[in-house]
Amino acid sequence: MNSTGTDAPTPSVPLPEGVRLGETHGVPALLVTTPAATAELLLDGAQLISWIPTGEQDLLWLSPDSAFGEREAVRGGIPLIGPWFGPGRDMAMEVKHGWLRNLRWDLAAAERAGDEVVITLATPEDVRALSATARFRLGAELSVDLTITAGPRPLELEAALHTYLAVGDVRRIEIHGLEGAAFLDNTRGLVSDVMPEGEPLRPTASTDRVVDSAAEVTVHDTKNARRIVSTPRGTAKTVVWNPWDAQVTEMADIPDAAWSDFVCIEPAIAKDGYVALAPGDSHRIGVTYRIER
Ligand SMILES: O=P(O)(O)OC[C@H]1O[C@@H](O)[C@H](O)[C@@H](O)[C@@H]1O
Repeated sequence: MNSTGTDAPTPSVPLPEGVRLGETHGVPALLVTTPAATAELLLDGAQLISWIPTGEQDLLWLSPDSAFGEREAVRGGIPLIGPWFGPGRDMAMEVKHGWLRNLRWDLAAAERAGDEVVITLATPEDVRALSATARFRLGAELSVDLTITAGPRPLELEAALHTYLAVGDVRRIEIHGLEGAAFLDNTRGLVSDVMPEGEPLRPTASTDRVVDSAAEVTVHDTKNARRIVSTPRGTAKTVVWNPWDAQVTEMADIPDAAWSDFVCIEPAIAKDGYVALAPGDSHRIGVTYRIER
């Protein structure tokens, strides 16, 4: 942790015991310490970059080469993606993965219930195309819920919780729960394919799949001897991504040797799983994580 808190900004709402507004990596963040967990939540992108339930290693991977600061896309943790995914459904959007992750969000509420802390961040009022809240329930389990409300125009919404799960070695994981599901393979020009029946996905090469499933996914991390259970809600797809050893060399914010340290499992509404919102209508996507030994 790189927190100082010396010139900490003043919180806009009262903070409960165990939560403070300070700094990490030179940017403002909510810093959580309770008997159940520690966590770091950036105002930039409403991006959770660390959640460590007591006695565990971090759920989340954060690149040591990530950029930080207003409008930067932080590499790791849980980037909030929207209002489109990747280049958008028409493949024409210049800002990849939308702009939610490039906003500095406002602190809207922070509460404590026992050892759990619930923090809500909101998009700034001058953002008019949509409004959004991101709610983080931080305890022995982690829940993240992103609610997006269309502004004055209809919105064909894509969104994702682009979670970077920390794993011991991506070559030694099994991804359970997506067996037999159809997917679009983004390593092969979005060709349609089907996940094998009856066996988990064991990544062996660059993997970039938009899987037609909103099922619970369990990642068996052999090297760390733990299982990560990801339970989504309000989603239609699950994106599975790891760049592997060649694509990573094109990415300035991931050390070449670090590609095996994470896998992205992303609950999403994307491609034909988008949600059409009338002006003022909302949709919520969410996920709960637990770690099992
Ligand atoms: O580099 P970015 O914009 O954060 O995207 C990382 C990856 O995010 C994944 O969700 C996409 O499926 C990949 O195609 C993409 O490469």
